[in-house]
Amino acid sequence: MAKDDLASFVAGLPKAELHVHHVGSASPRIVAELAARHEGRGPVPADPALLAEYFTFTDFAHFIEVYLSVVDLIRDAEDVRTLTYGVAQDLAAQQVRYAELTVTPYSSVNRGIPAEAFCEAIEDARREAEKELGLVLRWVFDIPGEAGLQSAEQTLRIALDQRPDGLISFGLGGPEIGVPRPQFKPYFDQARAAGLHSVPHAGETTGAQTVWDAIRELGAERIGHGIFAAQDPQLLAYLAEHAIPLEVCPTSNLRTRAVADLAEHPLAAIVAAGVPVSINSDDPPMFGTTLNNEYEVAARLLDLDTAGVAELARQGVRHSFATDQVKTALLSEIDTYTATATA
Ligand SMILES: O=c1[nH]cnc2c1ncn2[C@@H]1O[C@H](CO)[C@@H](O)[C@H]1O
Repeated sequence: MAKDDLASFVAGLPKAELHVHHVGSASPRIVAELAARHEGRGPVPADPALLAEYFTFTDFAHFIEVYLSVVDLIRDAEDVRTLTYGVAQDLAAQQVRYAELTVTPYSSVNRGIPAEAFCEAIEDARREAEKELGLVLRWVFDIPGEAGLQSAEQTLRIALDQRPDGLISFGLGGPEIGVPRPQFKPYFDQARAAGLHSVPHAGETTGAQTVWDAIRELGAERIGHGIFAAQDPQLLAYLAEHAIPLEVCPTSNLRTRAVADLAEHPLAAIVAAGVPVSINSDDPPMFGTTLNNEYEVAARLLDLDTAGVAELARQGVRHSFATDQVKTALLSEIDTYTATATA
């Protein structure tokens, strides 16, 4: 399919996004606004051109360091609300109707924003996004793995004590190297017992073992990234048999150097093994991408026509934790759009 035709088809296609980070989605406009608000707060440049250069990473550890420097710009509840509603606007502009946004409350509470004020701010933006933008936002609260077990404890506390209406899942982000998944089992057990879905990152920068651990120790219902499952045919077969979706973010893996080149990305092998996938943007402005671009990248990697691209969008809906009502409505919208766009 011609590049322009693909781009315009994707741009209008209703979508669900399941793996996208709150701070990681701060656009250059929002970062500039926060950097200006908190003049002199760290190394993040306010100038968009300089910011593009600043968002160039030598490896995954460097990416986390840059990520945390943007977290430092979020100093109060108003910053949280500005960020969250700005992210909602960027999602809605790409015809995203439903998104599960990964939020790391520990990192902001640990910088002095009270948990209650943090949750009120994201909930305020969530309600306004649904009313004004027709976007259904839900929260994943994730543990920043690099901050260890005390951050797991605090993330669980905030999740259970505050329990914002939009909260549906519990995750684990940050580096995998030196941060084994099994240690977080007690926290995932409690989160799941409280009715939260388990969606840890694994197999993003380390091998198949972290994916096995996420499944067996953390009860993962979906895996963040999980691309190194491709190294273990038995694991691929297990994921396919038990229908455990991988939340794949192709450009993220390239920009963090998890893969050296998109041509080497294991997405096609994962799909060929029958493993369910969703296509996601992860930290779009930091990786110089958008969700729409990720659909175009996936279409090229999987050699898809419009019907195939529409099916990617349907998979994102099916693998979400949205209500049946939201799923039915969104699947019907995708069908209607696809029928008219390809007529
Ligand atoms: O691609 C990613 N992999 C792992 N963590 C990520 C990624 N993108 C953003 N984060 C965020 O980095 C934070 C570090 O404190 C984690 O909490 C996670 O939300």
